[in-house]
Amino acid sequence: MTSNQSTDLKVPAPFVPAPASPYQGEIARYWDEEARPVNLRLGDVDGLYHHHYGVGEVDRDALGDAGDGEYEKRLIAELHRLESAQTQVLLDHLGPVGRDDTLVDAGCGRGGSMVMAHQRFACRVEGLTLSAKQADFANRRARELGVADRVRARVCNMLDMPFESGRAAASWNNESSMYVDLHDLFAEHSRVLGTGGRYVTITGCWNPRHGQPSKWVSQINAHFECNIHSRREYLRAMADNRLVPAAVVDLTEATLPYWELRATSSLVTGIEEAFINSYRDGSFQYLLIAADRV
Ligand SMILES: C[S@@+](CC[C@H](N)C(=O)[O-])C[C@H]1O[C@@H](n2cnc3c(N)ncnc32)[C@H](O)[C@@H]1O
Ligand SMILES: CC(C)=CCC/C(C)=C/COP(=O)(O)OP(=O)(O)O
Ligand SMILES: [Mg+2]
Repeated sequence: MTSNQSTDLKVPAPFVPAPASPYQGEIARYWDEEARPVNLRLGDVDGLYHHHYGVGEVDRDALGDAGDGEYEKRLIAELHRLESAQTQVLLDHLGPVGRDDTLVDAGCGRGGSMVMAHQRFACRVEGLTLSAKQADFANRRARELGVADRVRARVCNMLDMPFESGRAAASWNNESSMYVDLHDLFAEHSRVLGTGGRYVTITGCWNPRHGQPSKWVSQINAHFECNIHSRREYLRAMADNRLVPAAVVDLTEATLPYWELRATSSLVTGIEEAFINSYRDGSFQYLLIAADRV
């Protein structure tokens, strides 16, 4: 036996299921290859890595008026604080969660929200992502933090979750619902949530009052290879799947300061203008929807 063969036997490759569709394969590749400094540098601030945007007022005092290097460092910390504040708003809407409960983060990215949920509720958190790189990253962070027995990410399609019916006390999509058909998504959340379970999403959606997706929304879709739904589609698909909205919060005004600050940073990616213009012209909205599984 050659040394290569013996290594192969000792370290079996982790099981990665085949993508359920060619599109899901493309999304898995997209997130496997993603390494934008705006996400890594912000995550490095405290070890919580997010792939979502921020809410709340900018703390101008925290930014100060120091010279270039110091100002940029503070700006990055401030953007990260606003992104973590976004997660806290989502967690605020999960309702009471006990330490024996299991929460599901559908489309968990690098796992920042999962760790925050565990830190807040001491509960078990199960995350699902299409990207093996993201799942490895999230599990490594969980190990480093000593919470790997309670926080776990898996490579899995959120339209076919590896949980028995009624297993989850609550579940969420944090900026991950624009990659799937909403009827399929909410049918699956409805299945894994028991009656009385809570579902929360924070998402960008196009405003039906605009008529059709604006050019800015089309630009965001092309940039991320996603398919932004309308607000009406969310509410219809929930109603069709036993998810009754308990709160609909328009976070558009609250996210604009994040975008305006980000547009001045050295970490711009080129998509800032599309978000700012579409939020300002009303064609796009940043929405939180919390729903009861009835
Ligand atoms: C923009 S990131 C959001 C990550 C995370 N929710 C956060 O807030 O940091 C989108 C995530 O959705 C995941 N995703 C997209 N389609 C998915 C699917 N069908 N099943 C599981 N995850 C999916 C991607 O793998 C990626 O992790
Ligand atoms: C609100 C909408 C429409 C979201 C689309 C999904 C998405 C790509 C979110 C942010 O990811 P990211 O943090 O990796 O993006 P960026 O690199 O721009 O920070
Ligand atoms: Mg980001």
